[in-house]
Amino acid sequence: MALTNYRPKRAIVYTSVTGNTEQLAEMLQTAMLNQGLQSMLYRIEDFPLTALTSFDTLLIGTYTWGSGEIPEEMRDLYEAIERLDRKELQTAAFGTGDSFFAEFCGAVDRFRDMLYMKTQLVATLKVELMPQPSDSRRCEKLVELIKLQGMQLFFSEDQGDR
Ligand SMILES: Cc1cc2nc3c(=O)[nH]c(=O)nc-3n(C[C@H](O)[C@H](O)[C@H](O)COP(=O)(O)O)c2cc1C
Repeated sequence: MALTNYRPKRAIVYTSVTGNTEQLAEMLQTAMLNQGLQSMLYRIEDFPLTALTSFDTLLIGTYTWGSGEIPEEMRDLYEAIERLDRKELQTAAFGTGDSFFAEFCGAVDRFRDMLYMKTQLVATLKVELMPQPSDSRRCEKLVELIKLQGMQLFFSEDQGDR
């Protein structure tokens, strides 16, 4: 990658039924903006899956269903990333769940395990039900890691070009 005005393409993609994960996704977008990182915010239904390869960073947000299951609407994204197998893709998994259930945020764990194998997984974030104002600090932390690791990726690729 040359030293250019190359702009990484970042997206936050999420699913949410009762609004908890949506709130967390919005908190993350605010944290991204606070740290100067532009990102698109998509509900999974609106995410352009066919353009997956054009993204540099994906933050993936999900609630958990059944017994620790990934919701149906997130499965295509899960499988597409698994097939893509692109280690340069920077990712994070986040979500909300209810610790009443045996597998708290199990869907986040399932995404995490796959993303760790197939992409450059940076961080995960789990929140109990509705995000609280104190969770914004955790969002800021996650974004700090995205930023830091993004710089490392940039410089290592830049070195590789020489
Ligand atoms: C039928 C059902 C099954 C659930 N199973 C789990 C589960 O296994 N683990 C968990 O952490 N939360 C579970 N939850 C809780 C939801 O993941 C949680 O309420 C979440 O915050 C909903 O997110 P949303 O508001 O973005 O839709 C379940 C909820 C329902 C209704």
